[in-house]
Amino acid sequence: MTILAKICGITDDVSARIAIDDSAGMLGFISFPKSPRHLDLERMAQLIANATSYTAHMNKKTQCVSVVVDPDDALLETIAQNVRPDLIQLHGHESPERVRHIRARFGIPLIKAISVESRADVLAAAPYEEVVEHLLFDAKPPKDATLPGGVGARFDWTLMEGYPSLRPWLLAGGLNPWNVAEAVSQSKAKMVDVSSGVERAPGLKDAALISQFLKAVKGL
Ligand SMILES: O=C(O)c1ccccc1N[C@@H]1O[C@H](COP(=O)(O)O)[C@@H](O)[C@H]1O
Repeated sequence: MTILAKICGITDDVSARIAIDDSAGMLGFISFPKSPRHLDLERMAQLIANATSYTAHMNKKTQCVSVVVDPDDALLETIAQNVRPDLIQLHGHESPERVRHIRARFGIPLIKAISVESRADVLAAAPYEEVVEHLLFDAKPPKDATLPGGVGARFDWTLMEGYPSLRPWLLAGGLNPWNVAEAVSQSKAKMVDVSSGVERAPGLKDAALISQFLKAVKGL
C-alpha cells in the first residue's frame, strides 16, 4: 500500500530537499506567529519557490502546503498572490461556511484540520467533506497549549476505524518514525503528517529523523 507522508513545519531549504529526495508527498510551511516554526510570508514564498523548482528538477511529485490558523481574507489574498502554494491547510476553528467561502474566493485546494478527542469529533468532520481536498485529523491540543498543533499530542487512532470518508484523509498528532507503522495499522490512514516527531528541538528539523520517518512510511 502506498502511504503519502507530509512533513510539516519546514523552515529551511536543506530539510525541504531531504524530504523531497525521500519522496515526501507534501511539505507544510507554517504562518502562525506563536509557533517556533512560524515563517513570514516572504520567507514562506521563497522556501516554497525553492522546493517547487527542486521537486521539478528531481522529477518528484511533492506538493507545498501553507498552514494558517483562522486566517482573514487579506492574509489569504497575499498567500494566493505571492506565496502560491499547491494547497492551504486551515488549522483553526474555521466553520464549514468559512471554508466554503475560502475555496470559492481563492480557488486553492484546501486541507481542513479537525481536532479529535472522541469519535463524535471525527464524525463532526462530515460537513467539510465536500469543500476540501483532504481532511486532517489531529489530536485536540492540551488545554494549556499555545499552539493548535505541532505539540506532539496524539489521540486514540482506533477512533478513525471505518471513518466513511469521500476522500483520502491525513492522520496527524504525535507521529514519529517509531510509531507511524502502528498508527497506520490502527487508523487505516492512507496519508500521515508529522512535525515535532522529526525535530531535535521545537522548530529545528532533524535530517536523519525526516529520512527515517519517510523510510518507515515507504516500508508499509
Ligand atoms: O507545528 C506548528 O507549530 C503548528 C502551528 C499552528 C498550526 C498547526 C501546527 N502544526 C500542525 O500540527 C500537526 C501535528 O503536529 P505534531 O506532529 O504532533 O507535532 C501537523 O499537522 C502540523 O501541521
